[in-house]
Amino acid sequence: MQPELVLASGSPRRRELLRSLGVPFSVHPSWVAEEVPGDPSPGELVEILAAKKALAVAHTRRQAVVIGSDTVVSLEGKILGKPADQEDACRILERLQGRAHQVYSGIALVEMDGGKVSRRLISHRVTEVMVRNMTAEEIHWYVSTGEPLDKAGAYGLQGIGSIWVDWIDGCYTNVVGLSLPLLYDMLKQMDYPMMTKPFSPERKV
Ligand SMILES: Cc1cn([C@H]2C[C@H](O)[C@@H](COP(=O)(O)OP(=O)(O)OP(=O)(O)O)O2)c(=O)[nH]c1=O
Repeated sequence: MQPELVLASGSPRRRELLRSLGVPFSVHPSWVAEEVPGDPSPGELVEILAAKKALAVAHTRRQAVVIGSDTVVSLEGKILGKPADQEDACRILERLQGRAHQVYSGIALVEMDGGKVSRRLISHRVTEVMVRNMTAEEIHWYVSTGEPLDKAGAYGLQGIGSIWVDWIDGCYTNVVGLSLPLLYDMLKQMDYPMMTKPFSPERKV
């Protein structure tokens, strides 16, 4: 029997993305501090945080494969996470508009066997995103919808934010927080082939 698949995330976007694959899984948010010492690159940062989240939940399991993930935006070398408040969201959008930025999402898989970490896989993908020019009125209205407040880069490509995304270069689901092609490859590498699982898109988690 294959071990339980656990999503170590409180993100409703990640839950929806994983649910769309139809594999059974449970959800256990990790609540780790999203802080990393030193000056990591965006790729290093999302991998470290994804691993931290996955490991925190993995240690509560005896037999499982745990998925951790983290997303940040990088604009001209500067890392932007989730906005602190509405003003911060406006500031971030003012900086993003009219230019391209990169979205980094890391994935960590931690396999637990008999209460011990038996395998670990960590990787990330980068997607380039072009945000169109926004007027001050548009930025304020968009922030007032609340959508930007819990999202890296203060926008949601899958939501109202799509109005201002001109183009993307790379994986769409990577921008929304969990690259499904990458996850698929990593699960395969961990001998967790999804095609042997019953397909159950209606399954409640
Ligand atoms: C750029 C972008 C980010 N996001 C979201 C994905 C993530 O939920 C969030 C980045 O924050 P994260 O810290 O990666 O994740 P989280 O705090 O929401 O959830 P958890 O740590 O429990 O897994 O931004 C979108 O939903 N759409 C987008 O277009």
